[in-house]
Amino acid sequence: MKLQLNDSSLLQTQAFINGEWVNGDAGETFPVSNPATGEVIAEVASVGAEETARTIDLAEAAMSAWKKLAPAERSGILERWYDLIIENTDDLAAIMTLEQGKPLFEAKGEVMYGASYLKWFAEEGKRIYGDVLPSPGDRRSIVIKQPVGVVAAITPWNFPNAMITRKAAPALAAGCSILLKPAAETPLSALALAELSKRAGVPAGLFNVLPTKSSSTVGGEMTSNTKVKKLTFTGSTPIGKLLIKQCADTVKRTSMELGGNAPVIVFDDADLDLAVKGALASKYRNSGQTCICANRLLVQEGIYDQFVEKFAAAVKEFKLGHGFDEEATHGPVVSKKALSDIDAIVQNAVEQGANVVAGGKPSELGNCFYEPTILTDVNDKMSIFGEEIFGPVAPVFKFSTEEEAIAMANDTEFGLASYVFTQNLGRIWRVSEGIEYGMVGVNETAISSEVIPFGGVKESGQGREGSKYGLEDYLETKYICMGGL
Ligand SMILES: NC(=O)C1=CN([C@@H]2O[C@H](COP(=O)(O)OP(=O)(O)OC[C@H]3O[C@@H](n4cnc5c(N)ncnc54)[C@H](OP(=O)(O)O)[C@@H]3O)[C@@H](O)[C@H]2O)C=CC1
Ligand SMILES: O=C(O)CCCC(=O)O
Repeated sequence: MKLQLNDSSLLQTQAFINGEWVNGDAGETFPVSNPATGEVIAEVASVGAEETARTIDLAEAAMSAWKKLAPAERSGILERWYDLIIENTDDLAAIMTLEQGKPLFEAKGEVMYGASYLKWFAEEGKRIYGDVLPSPGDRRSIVIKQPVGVVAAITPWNFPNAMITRKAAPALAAGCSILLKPAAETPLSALALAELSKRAGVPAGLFNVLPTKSSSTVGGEMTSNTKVKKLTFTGSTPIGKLLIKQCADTVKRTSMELGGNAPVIVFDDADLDLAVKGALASKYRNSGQTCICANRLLVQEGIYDQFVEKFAAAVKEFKLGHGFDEEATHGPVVSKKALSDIDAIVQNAVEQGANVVAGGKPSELGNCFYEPTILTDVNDKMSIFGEEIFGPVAPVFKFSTEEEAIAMANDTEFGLASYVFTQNLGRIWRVSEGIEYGMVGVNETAISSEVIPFGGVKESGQGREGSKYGLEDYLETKYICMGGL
C-alpha cells in the first residue's frame, strides 16, 4: 500500500549521524516490511562497526558544549521536539502502523505517550540538585551530579517510538549525548524522530540513529568502546544478559528493561467486570507484544468459570485487521517468526492438555495475524506457565488460596509487572508486598506513564525509566571535599 503522509520528509531511510543523513560505508541496505501484508515498505541503510565508532567520537565531542548549556536551554530544545512530535502525530503513527502493524489508534496513543517523556524530562532536567553535607568547620563536603557521558541505546520493535524517547529524553536532559540502534523491524519510526530532533534544534551529534542489519556488530562496538559510558537496553532477557557481559570489560553503567511474565491475580472478592476489562486490556494490548502484558491469568476457583465466560465473550468481539482499517481492534504480530513462535507455544500447551476456548491458530487473514486465544485446563507444570508468550494468547490458571496465588506469581525468574484484583484492603497490601515485581497494578492494568518508575527486578532487569528516578540513571554522583577553609 502507498503511504500518504502530510510531510513526506518524515520518511527517512538513511542513518542519522552528527545531524546528517548518510549511508553506511559499504552502501548496504536491509528491507523493512509491513507485517499486515508482507510487502517491503523501504530499504534502509545499514551501518557497521566503523560508522558506530565514528559516531561515538562525534557524540563525545558534541557533549562537551551541551552539558555546559543552561538547563533551561536544554529544556527548551526538548520542549520544541515534543511540540513537533505532537504536531506530526498522524504521520508518525502512520509510519509506525506500516512497519509495526499496531492499529492506527494505538500507534497515535504511543506517539503521544512517547512525546510525554520529552516534556517530562524537559522539566525534570531543570531539577538536578546536589547536596552540602554536614562537615567540620574547616571543610565543606559537597555532592554534585554530572552527566554520565556518551550513552548507547538499543531498542525493540514493539514500541518503536516510546522506547526511544524514554531513553533519549533523560539522557539529553542530563547533559549526555546518545546513539541509538533501533530494531531492524522498525527503524523508520526512529528515523522520523531524528528528523524532528533536527528541526527542534537538537545540536548535531547529540542524538544519532544507527540502523543496521547486524545488531551484534553495532552492539559489539557500543559495548566495547571505552568512550561509551552507559548502555540502555529494552528487549529480551537473553540479549540483555549478553550485553551486560559485553559491558563488563569496560565497566559501563547499564539500564536493562527485559522480559516479563506478568500475573493478573483475580480473587473471588474482585469486581469481576473490572477484572475482565483490565485483563483484556493488558493481555491484548499491542497484540500481546509488550513486556508488561498479562502473561498468566491466575483466577481463584470460586470465580473462575464466570471469569472465563465473560473474558471469552469479550475476546470474540475483537476484530483483527490491518492497522489502517478503522474497524480493526487488533493488528498482526510483528513477523512470521513471532507468529510461528507463538503458535509453537500454543500447540505445545495443547499437547500438554490445554483446552482452547478461543482462537488457537494463525488467522485466515494470513501474513502475521494470529487469532486472539484463550487456554484453560492449564497448570503450573506446563511450559506455558514459565514462558514469555509475547502474543495474543491468554492461559487462565486456577488457584485456591492467597498463599498459593503469591507462590504462583513468584514462581518465575521474571519480575517486571504484576496485577491484582481484589476488594479486600488487607489483601491488597499483603499481596502487593508479597509478590516479587517492580510494578504492581491494583484493580488497574493501565499502569504506564512518564510519571512512574518503570522497571523490573530479578531477571526482568535493572534501573528505572520515566519519573524522577529515571533521570538518576543518566547521572553520576561526585563528592567534592573542600578543606582548609
Ligand atoms: N522487554 C521487551 O519489551 C521486549 C521483549 N522481547 C522478548 O524477546 C523476544 C524476541 O524478540 P526480539 O526482537 O528477537 O528481541 P531482542 O532482544 O533480540 O531484540 C531487541 C533489540 O536488541 C537488538 N539485538 C539483538 N541481538 C543483539 C546483539 N547480539 N547485540 C546487540 N543488539 C542486539 C535487536 O536488534 P535487531 O532486531 O536489529 O536484531 C533489537 O534492537 C520476544 O518474543 C519477547 O519475548 C522483545 C522485544 C521487546
Ligand atoms: O514492552 C515494553 O518494553 C514497553 C512497555 C510499554 C509501556 O511502557 O507500557
